Parts: sequence; C-alpha cells; structure tokens
Amino acid sequence: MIRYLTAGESHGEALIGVVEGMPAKVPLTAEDINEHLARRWLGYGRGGRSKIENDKVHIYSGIRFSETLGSPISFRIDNGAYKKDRAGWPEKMAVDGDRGDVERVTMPRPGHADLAGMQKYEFDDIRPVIDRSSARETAMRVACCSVARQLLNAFGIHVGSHVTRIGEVGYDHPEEYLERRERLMKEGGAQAVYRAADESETRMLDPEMTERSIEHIEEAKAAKDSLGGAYEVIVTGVPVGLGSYVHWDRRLDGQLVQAICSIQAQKAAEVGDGFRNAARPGSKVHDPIVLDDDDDFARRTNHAGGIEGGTTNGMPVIVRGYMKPIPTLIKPLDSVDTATREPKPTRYERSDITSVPAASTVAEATVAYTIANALLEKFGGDSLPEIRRHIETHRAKTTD
Ligand SMILES: Cc1cc2nc3c(=O)[nH]c(=O)nc-3n(C[C@H](O)[C@H](O)[C@H](O)COP(=O)(O)O)c2cc1C
Ligand SMILES: C=C(O[C@@H]1CC(C(=O)O)=C[C@@H](OP(=O)(O)O)[C@H]1O)C(=O)O
Repeated sequence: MIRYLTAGESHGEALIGVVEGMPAKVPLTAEDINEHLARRWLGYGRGGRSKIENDKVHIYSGIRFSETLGSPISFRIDNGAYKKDRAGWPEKMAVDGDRGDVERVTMPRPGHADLAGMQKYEFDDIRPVIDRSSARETAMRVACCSVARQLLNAFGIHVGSHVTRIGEVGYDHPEEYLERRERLMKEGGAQAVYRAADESETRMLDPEMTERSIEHIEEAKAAKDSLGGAYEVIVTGVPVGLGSYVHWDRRLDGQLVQAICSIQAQKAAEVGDGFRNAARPGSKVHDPIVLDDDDDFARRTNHAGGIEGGTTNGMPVIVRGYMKPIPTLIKPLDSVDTATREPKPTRYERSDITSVPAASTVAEATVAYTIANALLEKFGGDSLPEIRRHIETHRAKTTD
C-alpha cells in the first residue's frame, strides 16, 4: 500500500511530503510532478496568491536515475508567499522564540475552519488554524499523489477531469457534455479529457460554457461574493476487479467518495450518475451487459460509473465532486470577535473567488492515489516488472 503524509503551514517556509510503499522501477522525474503542480494553478477566479507561487518540487530521496527505488520518497515545495508577501511571515510564523508583539487573529470566518479549529485546539489566535486548514496543503497532496499516478500511467490507466459547473453556470444533465467527452476518451482516454479541459480558462469542455462561467465569476467578484461548483473525474484503462464487495472498507466506491471529500471545501461526491439515478427507474439506470466485437463482456451504458458491488467492472470509473463557495468573501459576513465577544463583520485581505478548476485537478490526484492502492491490493509487488507479470496473467484470464 502507498501511504503519504504532508506537513507545512500555508505561510510557513515550505510544504514537506513523504510517500511510502511505492514499488521500485517506476519512471519518475520532478518534471512529471511539476506538470501537475502547474495544472493545479489553472483556472479563472483565483486570487492574488496565484501570482506569487511558482510551485516546483524538490526531491530528496527515493528516486535514482529517474526511477523509484522502493524506499520512501520525500519532497519539499517552497511557499513563495513566505518571502514575497509583505506581511512579515518569517516573524509571524517563526519556529523559535516567543510571540513578542505578533498580533492575534480573532475574527473567525463563517464556512472556514477558523472557529471550530480554535475551539478544538484551545487557541486564542486563529492563525494556526488558517494556516494548516488552508488548501495550500493540496500542492503537496498533488505532488505525493502524482507518484501514484505514474504507477497507473505505466499500465495505461489514466486519470483526468473537467469542470461541469461554476455557480449557476453548468450542465444540467451529463448528456450535454457526454458526446464531447466520449469522443475525447476514444481518442486518448482520460488524458485527452484533461488536456482538452486545460485549454479552457475554467477547465470546461465547452467554449460557450467557459465564456459564460468567466462572466459569472466576474459578476460574483463585482458582487463581492464567491462561488462553488462541480467537476467530473474519469479513470480510463481500469482493469476489472479492483476493490471488493466483501467488507465495508474494501468497497472502492466508498473510498472514492472519501478521496473527493478529503479535499478542503468538497462537500459531496457521487459515483457515476449517483444523484440522478435516485430519481430514475431501474430499467433506465442499470447498464445492460453485452459482448463487444472481441467477444469480451462490456456495458452498453455507464450510469454505474464503472463500479458495481464496490468492484470495478472494466468500464471507465467516473466520480463527480461538488465544491461549496469559497468562505472568504470580499463582502463581510456576520461573525463574533473571539477576544472581545463583540459581534462584528468579517475582514477581507485576499482570497479566491472560485477554485473549482483547481479542486478538479486535486481530485484527479486523490482519485489516482485511491485507484493505485486498489491496483496494488490486487496485483501488488515490490517492483514494476513484478506487478506487470501479475496484471498480464490476470488480463490473459479475463479475456479467455
Ligand atoms: C484549491 C482550493 C483553493 C481554496 N482557496 C480558498 C481561498 O482562497 N479562500 C478561502 O477562504 N477558502 C479557500 N478554499 C476553501 C477552504 O480551504 C476550506 O473551505 C476550509 O479549509 C474549510 O474546510 P471545509 O470547507 O472543508 O469545511 C480553497 C479550497 C481549495 C480546494
Ligand atoms: C495557497 C493556495 O491556496 C490558498 C487556499 C486558501 C484557503 O483558505 O484554503 C486561501 C488562500 O491563501 P492566501 O490566504 O494566502 O491567499 C489561497 O490562495 C494554493 O492553492 O496553493
């Protein structure tokens, strides 16, 4: 099993990550990771911080001559804001010494981790909560999960995503983007989907929807408000039989929903047409079993999102994520000063208007990690060649 840990405060010096359990001989370079770090900054609607950061990973261990060694892989990503912001972060986030005259933050923002976090850890200052709950952490998550993604790539399993909604602008039914998405998937799997989405400023597959979503973000900005949205993560090339129905925590659908909701501000997730299926009769939901041109089992449709009984059925895996609007608004919200208990409006310094395009790339990463572990659980081995032998034996069997 691959495990990872991230450490680091948003305005501290750097983010640190350690990935353990990665098999040996998987091709991996800093560039493979930096590509996805750059993609995480795509998307209209991000705030001032996006102009400051230039995320690049520094690899310390676990890789030699562009291949994994099977030993723990460790990374650092510097926080550009630490030095470039004029806020004095080296003093405010100092590891040594005492507080001195560093001011306490005492105005909690509704919707952020601020108040619950300070009550939980008994802080009289929100700063530590702001800094660790921040989605800045997702930069290191993307780095760690890109390692798992490399393992999947080696077996022709690809993960991609595209945004389906920003606030009020979005597709009402998957049919509206299905044709375009299917064509891309036929051409180049999930990779073709994410590359097409990356061309759009809001990571949408439809140019008209992109334009409308940009206008909507501008309207929200003018109204001093923020927006949420939705996206779809697709995995192509997935073998049959990952996950299981035999026990609750081995169900891959449950793990994938957690992979999405583990990301800051993601409040719902569905596998396949999950929400819509609840309102439809079984005859319009369950994907008919057919034989394809090679006499292999296939499905005529994919409302199940590639998973039945917690187990992959060979169709593309499809998971959708739903993000709430960003909690830091230019428009003040009602709150209470935790130091004086005086009701006061929140203060605004800097924030994204929306981060749905960024969240969709983080979701690719967490889904890749989940699928990579399911792959290792079934076909595990200590090196890429060993896993390949296990997969080939299985593929030969299932196509008999
Ligand atoms: C990529 C990304 C960027 C985000 N940017 C901001 C931001 O600029 N300002 C903000 O208040 N929240 C932002 N958030 C959301 C907060 O991190 C999140 O709402 C907060 O940690 C509380 O967690 P919860 O929403 O899961 O309850 C962002 C989330 C993601 C995924
Ligand atoms: C730094 C990132 O996102 C940050 C996530 C975030 C939050 O509250 O989650 C708040 C903002 O940070 P700041 O308050 O410094 O502007 C975002 O920019 C990033 O994605 O790398």
